[in-house]
Amino acid sequence: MKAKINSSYIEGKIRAPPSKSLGIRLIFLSLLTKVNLYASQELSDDLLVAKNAVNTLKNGGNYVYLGGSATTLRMLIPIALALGKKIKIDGDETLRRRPLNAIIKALKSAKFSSNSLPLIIEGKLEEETVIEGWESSQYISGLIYAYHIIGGGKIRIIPPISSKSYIEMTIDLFNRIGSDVKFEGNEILVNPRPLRGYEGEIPGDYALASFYALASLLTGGKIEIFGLYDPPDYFGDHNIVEIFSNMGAKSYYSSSWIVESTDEYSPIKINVNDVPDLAISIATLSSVANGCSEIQGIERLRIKESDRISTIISTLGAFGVSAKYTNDNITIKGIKKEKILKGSIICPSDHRIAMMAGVLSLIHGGEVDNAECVKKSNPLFWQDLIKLGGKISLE
Ligand SMILES: O=C(O)C1=C[C@@H](OP(=O)(O)O)[C@@H](O)[C@H](O)C1
Ligand SMILES: C=C(OP(=O)(O)O)C(=O)O
Repeated sequence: MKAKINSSYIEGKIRAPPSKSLGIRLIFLSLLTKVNLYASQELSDDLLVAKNAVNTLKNGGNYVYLGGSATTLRMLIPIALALGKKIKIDGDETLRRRPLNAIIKALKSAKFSSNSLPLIIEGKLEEETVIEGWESSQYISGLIYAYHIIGGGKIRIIPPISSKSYIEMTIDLFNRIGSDVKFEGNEILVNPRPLRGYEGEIPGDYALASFYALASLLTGGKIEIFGLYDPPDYFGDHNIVEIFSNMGAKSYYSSSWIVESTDEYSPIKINVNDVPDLAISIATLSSVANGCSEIQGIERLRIKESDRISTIISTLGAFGVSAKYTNDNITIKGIKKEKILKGSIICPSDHRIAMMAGVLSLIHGGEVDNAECVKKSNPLFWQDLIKLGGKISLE
């Protein structure tokens, strides 16, 4: 599918897409306590594969297909071992490229038939796991679940720790429903307690909602995004509200996220190691900032759905914005909105890159081929933009 986009003005009120990260966590939580999720909209591909994976575990199946969801894959590995399952796992070609080295090295009593998908896992989980923290936090979230399944355990993380906010998200979820998980220094202690259940909607996703915010910021508009969770106190995706405000936008949270464009945005210098999914959103606003922005801590963006160091730079380039990579940083030279070009990209099977090109195209037009790849996290992305005033045709 190709999205053909004309210059638009984005304004209105919209529900945030359900959180990819919280949704997957809540689905896995149903292995441990009663979970009843209400779906206000069509589920994304990643939530669907997580649901299928959990159903397979519950029904005693021995094969799961995970599409492109690395969060589901990397959480599932320790969880399946904790449940004593031997299971074959596969995924699409983006997931087959995602590394699994740190977990293979860490799980000494498990057998992996290969070091990437497709693979068969079997074995058991020891009471303490020592794992390198650089490659992905998703293993550590999975281990926290796994230790709830086997009655407790300890995780020792060898620093540096990447994507720390997502470890905090997992711990916060368990502690809110009654468990006792402590994160001290580089160690996590899981001391399971009886868990309360969860009933309700999947809360909204700040990182995905940020593309609606960007759509209004880039087109002189104003928007209200509802359905988000109240910002917790760790540094996480919800801090995008403050980051956009620091860049000069009107942006604040008060039961919903209120965003209003201003005449000029300031450049930013920020390290995204704790919140890697925000890199693309920050890069997008940096393209029209009044000066050079520097996004640091980005080396691991190479091992996402696409090599995001190169896809961020090439997508900005397609709209006339120059950016370069040096030594764990991307530097983006902002230009005036009037100078943004009509751009065109073929999306490299990366939902966030499609969304980035989609909102940049709202300025002076553009085209996104392979536009359906937004389904990974937000199947309503294009329809929502149209509802908000986007002049978009899907062919
Ligand atoms: O735990 C999670 O929900 C996630 C963790 C992050 O991955 P890494 O820990 O691999 O950086 C993030 O990029 C991903 O989109 C979601
Ligand atoms: C990296 C991402 O997802 P995952 O690792 O879950 O595939 C993402 O959504 O940007």
